[in-house]
Amino acid sequence: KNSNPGSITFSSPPGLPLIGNLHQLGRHAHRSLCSLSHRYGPLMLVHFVRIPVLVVSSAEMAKDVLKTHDRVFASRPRSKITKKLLYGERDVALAPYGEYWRQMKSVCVLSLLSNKMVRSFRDVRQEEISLMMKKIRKSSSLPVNLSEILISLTNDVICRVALGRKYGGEVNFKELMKRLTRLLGAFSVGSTVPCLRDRNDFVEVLLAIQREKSVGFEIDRLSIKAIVLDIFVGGTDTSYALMEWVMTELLHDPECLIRLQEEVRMICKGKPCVSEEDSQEMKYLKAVIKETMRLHPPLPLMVPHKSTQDVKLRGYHIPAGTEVMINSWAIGREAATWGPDAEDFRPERHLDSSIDFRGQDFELIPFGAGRRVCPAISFAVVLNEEVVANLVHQFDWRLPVESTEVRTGVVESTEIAVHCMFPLFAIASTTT
Ligand code: HEM
Repeated sequence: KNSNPGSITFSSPPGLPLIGNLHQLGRHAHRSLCSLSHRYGPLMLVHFVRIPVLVVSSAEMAKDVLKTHDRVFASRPRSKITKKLLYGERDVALAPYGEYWRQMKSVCVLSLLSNKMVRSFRDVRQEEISLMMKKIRKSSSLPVNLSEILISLTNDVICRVALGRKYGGEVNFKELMKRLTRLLGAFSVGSTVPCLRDRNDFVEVLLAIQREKSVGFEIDRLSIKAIVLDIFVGGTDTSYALMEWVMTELLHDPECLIRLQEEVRMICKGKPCVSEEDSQEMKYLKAVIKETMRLHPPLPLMVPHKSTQDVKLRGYHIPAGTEVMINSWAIGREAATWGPDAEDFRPERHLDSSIDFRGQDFELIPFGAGRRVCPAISFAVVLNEEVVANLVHQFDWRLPVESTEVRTGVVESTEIAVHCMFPLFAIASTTT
């Protein structure tokens, strides 16, 4: 029953008592919600158990939520689990909208993930990429587990950038947090220990902000831990998933792979490695990465938003406290925007298009948009570009025979950050 006269009643898929629409989700929630939206519209209300969730599935509606009413929808749903895991929501990604979140986000944007910081990690990226190349070279034309190699590269880069050193692929989060606690403890002697004083990683920057009170508010150690945890949780899986999808699509599309190799090799003109400056010139590389993010956004349903006051959206009454899921996967495949070949991998479509993924164009929002947009777009994109460019520059790639027959690699996993269901094995041969 519509309790708000003058407003339209939502069309909702019929649910079951108690569980609501949960049973309609299937293994890939973004796909099921996309199919439901074809029937019930791009602004659809579903119920998960008893929680009403507004599902947004078109670029137009996403613009209404993330731009026109950005402030109203800028909070996050709360849960006991995240409260416990994130030191009482003292991180950035899941903190409710308000002064604390605003301050922490500005630390991320201005101090940790600024373009200057991204540039300062150039040596870390280059060293880790060249280690990865050595590993691949050792495979001497046998299939390599590229997924494993990309996971360990991403872990090592994020560890070095966040904590100042790497701890090897096998360390789990609990162990990392223990080490972070020890690292924070070590700071009291940091001013007398040169190796700590010279560090330029996130923990060091956060400790300097704490010490110098340079941002006009106090950051305590729990906040530092919560932010670093965000960076590991939000940064590792997403970045590696994107690299894995890029290589999966390229390996299944040899023509694109060759076109990319031609571009990379022409711009590098015989140099052994691709640098950040080189990759800036690579238009086709950028189109390949954009196309991969369109078809495989690593967080297809982004991070849930929540409204903080009543609002009217296209005639619908949305009460304060409504949870919102934005299906960027569905938006990236809308035929109205992308045409009848929206499901196909075709990087060329971006060469003459101004649509970008930085949050201004709602047709492509793998990083979100508005106040809650991902603060690490440059960080993630620079790393991805350099890794992919080096992989195709230094090696020729092909799939082992058995995986060319069945497109096993193009099946999605069921985790929150969606990567390939099966590890990507590929054969690398050196070009020289
Ligand atoms: C390809 C890689 C990445 C993708 C696709 C991605 C995507 C996203 C998305 C969709 C959101 C939610 C936006 C919203 O709610 O509207 C987000 C938020 C966030 N991301 Fe990323 N991300 C990536 C890499 C990273 C990295 C490397 C870091 C850290 C170093 C990071 C840190 C964060 C943080 C802290 C937030 C929370 C922002 C807030 O709530 O205000 N992300 N990201």
